[in-house]
Amino acid sequence: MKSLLSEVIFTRFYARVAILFCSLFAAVLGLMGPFFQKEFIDHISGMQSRFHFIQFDNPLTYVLGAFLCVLLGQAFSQLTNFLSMRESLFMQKIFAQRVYEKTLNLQVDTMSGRPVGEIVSLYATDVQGATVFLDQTLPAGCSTLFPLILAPVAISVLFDVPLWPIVLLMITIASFNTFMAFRQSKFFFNFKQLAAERIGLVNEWVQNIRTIRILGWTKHFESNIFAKREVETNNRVMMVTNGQIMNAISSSITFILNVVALGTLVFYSKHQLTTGELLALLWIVGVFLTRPFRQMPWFFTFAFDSWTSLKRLEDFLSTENNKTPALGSKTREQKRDEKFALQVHGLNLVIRNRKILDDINLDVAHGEFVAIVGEVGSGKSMLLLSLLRETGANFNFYHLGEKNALQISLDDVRGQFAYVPQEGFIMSASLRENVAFVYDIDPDRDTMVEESLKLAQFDLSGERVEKGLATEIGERGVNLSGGQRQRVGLARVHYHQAPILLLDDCLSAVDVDTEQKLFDQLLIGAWKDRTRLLVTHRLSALHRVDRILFMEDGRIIDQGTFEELLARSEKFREYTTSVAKEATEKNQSEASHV
Ligand SMILES: Nc1ncnc2c1ncn2[C@@H]1O[C@H](COP(=O)(O)OP(=O)(O)OP(=O)(O)O)[C@@H](O)[C@H]1O
Repeated sequence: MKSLLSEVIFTRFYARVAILFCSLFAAVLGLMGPFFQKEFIDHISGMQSRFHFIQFDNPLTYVLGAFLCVLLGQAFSQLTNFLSMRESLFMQKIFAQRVYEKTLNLQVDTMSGRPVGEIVSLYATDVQGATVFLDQTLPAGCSTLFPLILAPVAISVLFDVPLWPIVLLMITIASFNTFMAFRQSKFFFNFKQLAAERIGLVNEWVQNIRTIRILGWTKHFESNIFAKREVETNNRVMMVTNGQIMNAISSSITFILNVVALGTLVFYSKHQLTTGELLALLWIVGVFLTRPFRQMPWFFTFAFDSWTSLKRLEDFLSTENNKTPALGSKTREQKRDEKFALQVHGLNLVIRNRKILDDINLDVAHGEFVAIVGEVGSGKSMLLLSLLRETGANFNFYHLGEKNALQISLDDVRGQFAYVPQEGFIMSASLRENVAFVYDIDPDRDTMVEESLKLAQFDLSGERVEKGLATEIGERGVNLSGGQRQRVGLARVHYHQAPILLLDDCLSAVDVDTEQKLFDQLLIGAWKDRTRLLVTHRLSALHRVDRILFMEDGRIIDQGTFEELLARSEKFREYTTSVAKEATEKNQSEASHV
């Protein structure tokens, strides 16, 4: 990958060069002011200077010249800032876009190691931080560097004194500033890292705040956040102290510089100074060099700070999706068979060296209804996500009808499926938009939306959605119950009419009556001709499907109808007994709460 720093420097290189030139002009013009000033004072005081910069008959011309130099110097300085800011915003747009695309394309099994806070802080601080190179470092660098190079040369030309005392002082100050700025950048880095961790923690806290309160974890969470805050505050105190030292030193530099410049003149100048020369000298060291010296530590700080943001972005952008290597499958080569809607052979998924799915082979006929069952963590959800190509699973063979799913685009693969995730998914939008999954949907489609909700047992008159389809739901609207969310998810599936339905435990939050109705009217009713894969822990569902896949530790260890599995598999009998026991216990505990 091309380094981001080189992109920051070389993208629209002509604009970077323009910034350099503007800054150089600003420095040269800034230095020319004192020369005009010197000539003016020498002229009106009638003193004879050894060195003449420019000669005019009318002394006011010098004043005009000095004024123009200062004015133009300021104009070029402002232009430098404007161009730097414009370039910085341009690069921010590019980086933000790239972070967005990366976030979008990271698969579920790669994302799980990255806390939300880390990604939020990439957007919120590092995208801006990375371009500080352009809006701060580059202009600050130029307006520091050029004056620092030009001023000693000007002094030695004007006063015929050796350069070394001032240069030595400048090198000493620059070294000290570099050291202080390096320290500062480490504090900055920690500051960002700690803020990212805190955002992650606060995010988790806000999302679960009620549950945390109910479970009595508030104190634990508070002390966790306070501890983080304490570390952050300590870092901040050190950062501010270091910054104050840097400021104090750069404020006193002008004085030291004046002393050194005047001392050099007293000890090394070979001729008598004119008033104009003396004023010019004081202007150069007292005014012209003040800003660059004040800026110098911040130039280094911004440079280091920007560097850390660039590294953090680079690290994120270079994240590779988890990829399972091709493992020698135990199955023979497969051919496409027209009767199947979905054919998978030799599906393996390894995440961080852990085998999550192990040599899955699955043929599902057009219109077949398949249930996937197994203990918690046996790989049911990961199997569905792998079919959607949302994980780094490796397949020997994967066909969706006549399409080779390994050769078509991800959008094409996902276009074959409708998917209901385990926890349901609701956007902050109207009920209508949540079913159709389109913003500003044409009200002509309302009949279809209403029909989908009806089949999904979402009764518009009885579900407290007062504005009907226009009711805002989700975080910014009416909060839906788990069961309502699942039913909206099912209505969405119906509305979209995709050929294969992947339903991940989508009945877990509905009551038995509703489950029956959903089965009758939707799962084996309206959807009877569609291919369906249902992950479930409900035993009642198992009588009504065509086939059951029984999973254990990432493998399909048996398959058949409910009766067949009960008859032949000891493990399946144990599984159904434990699920039934769990359901009874749950019912009893719910009853005791009533
Ligand atoms: N995003 C992820 N990144 C890494 N590992 C994951 C991820 N999601 C699940 N796993 C792991 O994959 C394994 C299978 O998880 P999966 O969610 O498929 O189980 P499941 O059978 O659906 O369980 P449940 O019945 O609780 O839904 C588990 O060991 C889990 O820790």
